[in-house]
Amino acid sequence: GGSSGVAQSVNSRIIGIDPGSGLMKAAAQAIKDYDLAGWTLVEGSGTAMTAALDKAYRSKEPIIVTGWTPHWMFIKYDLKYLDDPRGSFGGSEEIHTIARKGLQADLPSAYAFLDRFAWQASDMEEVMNKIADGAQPKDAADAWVQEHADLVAKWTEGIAPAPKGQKIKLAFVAWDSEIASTNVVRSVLAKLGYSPEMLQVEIGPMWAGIAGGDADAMVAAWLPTTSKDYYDKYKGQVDDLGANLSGTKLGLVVPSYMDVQSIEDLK
Ligand SMILES: C[SH](C)CC(=O)O
Repeated sequence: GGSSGVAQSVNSRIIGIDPGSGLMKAAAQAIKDYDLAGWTLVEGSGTAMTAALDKAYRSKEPIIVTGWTPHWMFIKYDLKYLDDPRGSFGGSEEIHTIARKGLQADLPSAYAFLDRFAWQASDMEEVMNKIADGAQPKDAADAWVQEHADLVAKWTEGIAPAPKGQKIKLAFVAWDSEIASTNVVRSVLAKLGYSPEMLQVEIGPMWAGIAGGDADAMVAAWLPTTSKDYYDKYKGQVDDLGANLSGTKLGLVVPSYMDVQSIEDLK
């Protein structure tokens, strides 16, 4: 049937991202839930996934990737999520801000801002699109902060400036969404007078780094489901400051030119 055609057209491969991510765990679960025998979930990174997508899209080749919202790829390409009737990818979630224990006492101004930091998916997409259009992440974030002075003022009004040159370490995983959000947080912390450092790590070391106090904060906790394993492991050792964004989505994503609608069709 048509589904075997789809499987053959992509060599029964799904192009994934970094292996520890919750998205990859959900994709592996989908392969089980939909009995996708003989399918391979290709491990890599967010960057490798978008490079493979770009290559296939330019030549209108079939491809299936693990995808998420917010993401610039939905602006750049005409894509669609495959329906997930068995719910392997869960529902819409939030991205939480997680700080190390003691941050409020040590860096009260940074903590106060981090506790207030919250924005819309459309805001994050604006930054992601600037980066996708070639801007350096730091410059894209600085420009967005300049363009959204009113929102930034809400995040920072009444907060005392940082002690001169006070360092603060932000951990993040190089997902396009978190490259955008972490750079915006860095930009605002710099406006408050901090000397922010960004530590790019894999998801495990990101959580361990906050729990161990090696990093001060991160804005990359997709909850309640996607980062559940890490949250459950470290929740007693970190400070969950709540959601900074809501309305996410995870799933399998294909170019609209592919004649497939549901994960059910892949068998
Ligand atoms: C790449 S984002 C969906 C977060 C994650 O998968 O853990």
